[in-house]
Amino acid sequence: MPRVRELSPYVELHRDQWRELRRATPLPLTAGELLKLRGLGEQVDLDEVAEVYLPLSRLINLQVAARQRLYEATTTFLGEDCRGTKVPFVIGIAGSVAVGKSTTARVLRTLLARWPDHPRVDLVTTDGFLYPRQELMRRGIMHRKGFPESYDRRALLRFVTEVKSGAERVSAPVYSHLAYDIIPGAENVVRQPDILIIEGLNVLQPGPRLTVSDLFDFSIYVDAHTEDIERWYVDRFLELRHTAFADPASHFHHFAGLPDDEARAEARHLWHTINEPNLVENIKPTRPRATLVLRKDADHSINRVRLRKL
Ligand SMILES: Nc1ncnc2c1ncn2[C@@H]1O[C@H](COP(=O)(O)OP(=O)(O)O)[C@@H](O)[C@H]1O
Ligand SMILES: CC(C)(COP(=O)(O)O)[C@@H](O)C(=O)NCCC(=O)O
Repeated sequence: MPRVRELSPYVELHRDQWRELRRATPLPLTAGELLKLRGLGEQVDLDEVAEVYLPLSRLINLQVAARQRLYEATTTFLGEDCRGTKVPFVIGIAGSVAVGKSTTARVLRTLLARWPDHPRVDLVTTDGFLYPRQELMRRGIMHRKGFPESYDRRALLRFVTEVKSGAERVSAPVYSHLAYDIIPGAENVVRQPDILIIEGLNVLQPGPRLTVSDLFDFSIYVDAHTEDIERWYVDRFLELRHTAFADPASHFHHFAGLPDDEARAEARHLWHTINEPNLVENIKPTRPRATLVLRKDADHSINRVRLRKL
């Protein structure tokens, strides 16, 4: 009798098993380049790139080719000629605030772009699809920033649909952490990439209608214990006082001069009233939907990987 565990659609691998799956994939990144991709407080080093991200880039490379063959099967069925048509492969990256999604997205983008078969990799973060501050206020949801209802989900779905449909030029709005708002008129332009990465808290949300996650060819959930993420959030907040908050233009400039204990209390308040509830109610429940879960330990290192095999 097979054990129930063996019937699971997932396979769990420790880092030392996962790293073997790199096979002969070369490491196309230097320590200097990696430093530029690393977000505030993140620890990723070249060992982690080699042992975690290179096997992942190999898996995605194989899946890009397979997805193209599937697309060709459908066009053959429809009697259409799809020669020369490539459909962008779309990857979603989800996870809590402060878990390190943006570093994962940037490292993956750089590695994937170094494969000769898909050099054009674009990265878009969903914060550009947050409603502008005025609209959030009109809806009375300023304190719900990052919750599913704070995004223009229709615009996000339209954006990804247009990119997948092969549109020559598609643009996304741009969010500024500094202004704590959408930048009027700013655009993030995407022009027929081979791969599009969409990174954001709630990208794996299901919905009653078609949602952006239905258009993903691969998805990643960056995971860690909630208490570790809270600590990373608070530590980053303390650090931001000396960097982003120090800018007089920053929405959070009034926090720049706070002593440690008051800043810590402020960060904890933001965590417990906004980001933790969003993690528990909305983000974490989407984890089973991800193709791949990267599990981080308390020191930020990725030590376990769960892959959906079926
Ligand atoms: N208030 C802020 N001011 C400036 N930069 C910020 C602020 N909050 C977050 N960031 C930066 O924005 C990026 C995304 O952060 P976040 O949404 O928490 O996702 P993650 O930590 O999972 O990448 C990170 O690089 C972070 O350092
Ligand atoms: C901008 C964010 C909603 C994240 O956006 P994402 O790109 O993940 O959709 C988040 O980083 C944020 O600012 N949350 C508000 C609460 C806080 O400042 O911690």
